[in-house]
Amino acid sequence: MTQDELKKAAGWAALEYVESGTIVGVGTGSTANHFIDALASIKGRIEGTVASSVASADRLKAHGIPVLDLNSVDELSVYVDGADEITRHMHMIKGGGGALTREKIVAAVARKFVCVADETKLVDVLGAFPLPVEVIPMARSYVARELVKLGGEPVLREGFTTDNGNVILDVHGLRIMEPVKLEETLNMITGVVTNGIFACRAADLLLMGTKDGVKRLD
Ligand SMILES: O=C(CO)[C@H](O)[C@H](O)COP(=O)(O)O
Repeated sequence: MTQDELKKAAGWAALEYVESGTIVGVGTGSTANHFIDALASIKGRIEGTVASSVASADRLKAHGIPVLDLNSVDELSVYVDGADEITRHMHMIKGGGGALTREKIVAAVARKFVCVADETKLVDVLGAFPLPVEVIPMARSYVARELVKLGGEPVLREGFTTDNGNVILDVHGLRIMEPVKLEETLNMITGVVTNGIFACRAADLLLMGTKDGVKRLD
């Protein structure tokens, strides 16, 4: 099976966690796109969705699935999204697609976070994947210097602007032994909007596409 087939299997498996008559939080990326395609097959059973990016909102709308403003929603039954890396503790690095801030916001409102990923995303220690940090543009150089002090090697994601109008610094060279602590530390740097460590609000379960079928870890 190809990596995309494993992503597709995980994305479709998440349908099991969609409760009828509720509003569903939807992530961003190629695995989340498979979930969106799966959601289209039961769109009459849900009240609507909240999207974590313009790209996902566009895909949902193209399927005729209602997309709601998060401010008009009290609670999401579930949030389904991919990850760039995930550990057995359900800590993740996200933001490879640059949607980390909205992903973190939508995830915060959801009762359950279902991560969908292929088996290559499961790691023992986070950090081989460069950690995305969303930064207010005028703070870019200052934040980069602070990240160097913490042992990282920040690289500006060239030619990319987030849906919020900000830039991304991808931080190489980190070996993240204490994800909760580093997530909090990075968010304290003035000018950082948020960072791609999802540990304070980890996933509740992982649906992992493997060559032997979709495995559930929680
Ligand atoms: O965090 C994300 C986007 O900001 C994605 O979930 C992450 O990059 C994984 O993407 P894919 O499913 O395409 O491998």
